[in-house]
Amino acid sequence: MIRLENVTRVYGQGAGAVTALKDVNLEVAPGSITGVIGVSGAGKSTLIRCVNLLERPTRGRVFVADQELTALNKEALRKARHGIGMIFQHFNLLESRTVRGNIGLPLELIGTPRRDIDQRIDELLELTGLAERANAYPAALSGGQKQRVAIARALASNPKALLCDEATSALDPQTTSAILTLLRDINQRLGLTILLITHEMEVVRTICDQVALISGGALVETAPVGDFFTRPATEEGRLFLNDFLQLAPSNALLQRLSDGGAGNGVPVVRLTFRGQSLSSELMTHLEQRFGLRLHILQARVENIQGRTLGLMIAEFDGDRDIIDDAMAHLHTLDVQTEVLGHVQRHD
Ligand SMILES: Nc1ncnc2c1ncn2[C@@H]1O[C@H](COP(=O)(O)OP(=O)(O)OP(=O)(O)O)[C@@H](O)[C@H]1O
Repeated sequence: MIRLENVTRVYGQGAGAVTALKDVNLEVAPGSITGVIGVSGAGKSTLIRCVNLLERPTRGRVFVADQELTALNKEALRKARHGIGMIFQHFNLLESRTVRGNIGLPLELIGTPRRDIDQRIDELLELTGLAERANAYPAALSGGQKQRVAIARALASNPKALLCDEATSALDPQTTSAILTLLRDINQRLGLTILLITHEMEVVRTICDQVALISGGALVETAPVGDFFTRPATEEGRLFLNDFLQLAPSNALLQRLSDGGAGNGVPVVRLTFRGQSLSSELMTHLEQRFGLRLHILQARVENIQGRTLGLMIAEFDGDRDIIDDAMAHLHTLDVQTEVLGHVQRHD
């Protein structure tokens, strides 16, 4: 439904030029929700604005619903944009218009007959749960209600795709959750394809089917959400995930790691495992089979879209051969291991 081919966007020229997007290839399947995630300045806004050509790529091609937008003239592009809705972090409503007036605006601009506009507004008020606020002005609405109006307005011309630019970043967690539920609902009911950008992994985890990680303008990893959260393919992906899951070593552990235990030290290992292999079973197994002494330092279990993800940091205390054998065995069980460093052996 949405396809970016080798999209590059450079701002400015000469020595001051900034390459905000580098050769980005991205495909969003019809009816799916894709989340583009990345740190501030990674290029997320530029990417999403390139989809409807609010930002024109310096190089590369953009397709939406099998139409190459980058090949269209001004008039054809204006028409094509009716098929692409967009919502923003700060809602961008007209303060001088009521909820009804805001929702109907895109249809007025394309000359839709008044009766059809009113009927469409009624449908959208119903869909977004705003019927009782129809005649209110934006100033009287909460943030969540304003975003609902923006969603209704974006859907007015029956778009096939919806672009969401940090749509929940200005909202509190409870309102965020309600707006994400609404987006998932319209995705399913209308078969709407959604591309969103966010710096919040929770948003991706809650509603996305696919995640695309952008770093320094390049798309470094694209994967189904369940795969990304349980097995990121890149170092950037792992760092992002560790930040989110907060299974970074605690400060106390970092101090012990920096004091080190080289020579006589015990490895500290971060384990990531999927499925039903719960931490206690895994530990018992390693202790019984290899005679390894394990000290669990940090652990948690997460449920990501119905899949279990276990994370643990543990000291592996035993002879080097035993540790190597245990690590090899863990890999056969599809448990990822990462040696974070060494600490002094317990006496
Ligand atoms: N109009 C512009 N002129 C010059 N440089 C720009 C412009 N817009 C963005 N940039 C630069 O391009 C890079 C990518 O910016 P972009 O806003 O796309 O990132 P982002 O991931 O959306 O960041 P944030 O989450 O902070 O909005 C940054 O280095 C930014 O400074």
